[in-house]
Amino acid sequence: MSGLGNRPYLKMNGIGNEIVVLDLTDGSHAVTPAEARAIAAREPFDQLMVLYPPQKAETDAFMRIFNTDGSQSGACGNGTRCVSWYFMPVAGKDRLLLQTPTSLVESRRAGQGFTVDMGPPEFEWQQIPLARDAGDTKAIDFSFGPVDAPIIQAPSVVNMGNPHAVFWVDSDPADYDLGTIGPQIEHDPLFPERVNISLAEVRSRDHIVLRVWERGAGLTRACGSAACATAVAAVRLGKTERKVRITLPGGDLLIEWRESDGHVLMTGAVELEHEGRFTADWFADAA
Ligand SMILES: N[C@@H](CCC[C@H](N)C(=O)O)C(=O)O
Repeated sequence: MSGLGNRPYLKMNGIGNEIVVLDLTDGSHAVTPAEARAIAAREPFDQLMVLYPPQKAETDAFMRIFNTDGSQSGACGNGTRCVSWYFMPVAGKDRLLLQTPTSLVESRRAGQGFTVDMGPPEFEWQQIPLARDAGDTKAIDFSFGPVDAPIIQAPSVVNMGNPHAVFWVDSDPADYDLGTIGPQIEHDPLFPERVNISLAEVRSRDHIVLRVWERGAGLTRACGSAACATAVAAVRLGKTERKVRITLPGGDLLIEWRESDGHVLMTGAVELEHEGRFTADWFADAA
């Protein structure tokens, strides 16, 4: 019998990235992957953000992030902004320090939205991770499509607390069939923990258009950690400045790869769509 029956939750979005926020800081239950999938079947989400009691003295909560398929991620920028909208008033703070299984993320209010410090990126092939050394992580030895005429190739790979492959394209990313391309690359053996796939078109030194196939969630209208990974990769390749506007199907994010400490900051809006309450029948098959 699931301990989630009759629990309240929030359905939100971060510029169109569909998020469910669940507060379990009373420590009364631990969500399983099967329960996450059961929730997604009734209240569709890209990510389920679950708050638990803090595990470190200086943090405000421990946060687990579930994708639609029940897999877990170490980072979710849009979801962290949604959590901030809910939890800052609960905690009586305008700054939160949240721990995930892979990262510490700090969130602060910023106008009508929030700025999340996603921490520093990682670039070593073992940190992405890749199954083997595939060369310079600014442009690895990987291509998709016919050998003599690849559709996309030479992605930049970055870990933002989760793994990302950013492919640079010369036209609108919407011109590509990412719904077909995405799952094939997501499950490629080069990526032992799978990977989030971005198609990025650089429009100017401070503007990129992005479309994302998310690991464990599929095509989403926005992905914050992908926007961070793309901005960092663009700077590494000399394509943009360190402050860049990323336009996704759901809206814009402002990203800065801060020179002073190498941290990546993301600023954007959030929206509350509705409040809901689980019922026990949602979890009848989630044993
Ligand atoms: N949409 C999120 C990313 C969520 C996790 C990703 N699908 C993964 O599995 O790494 C974001 O806004 O960062």
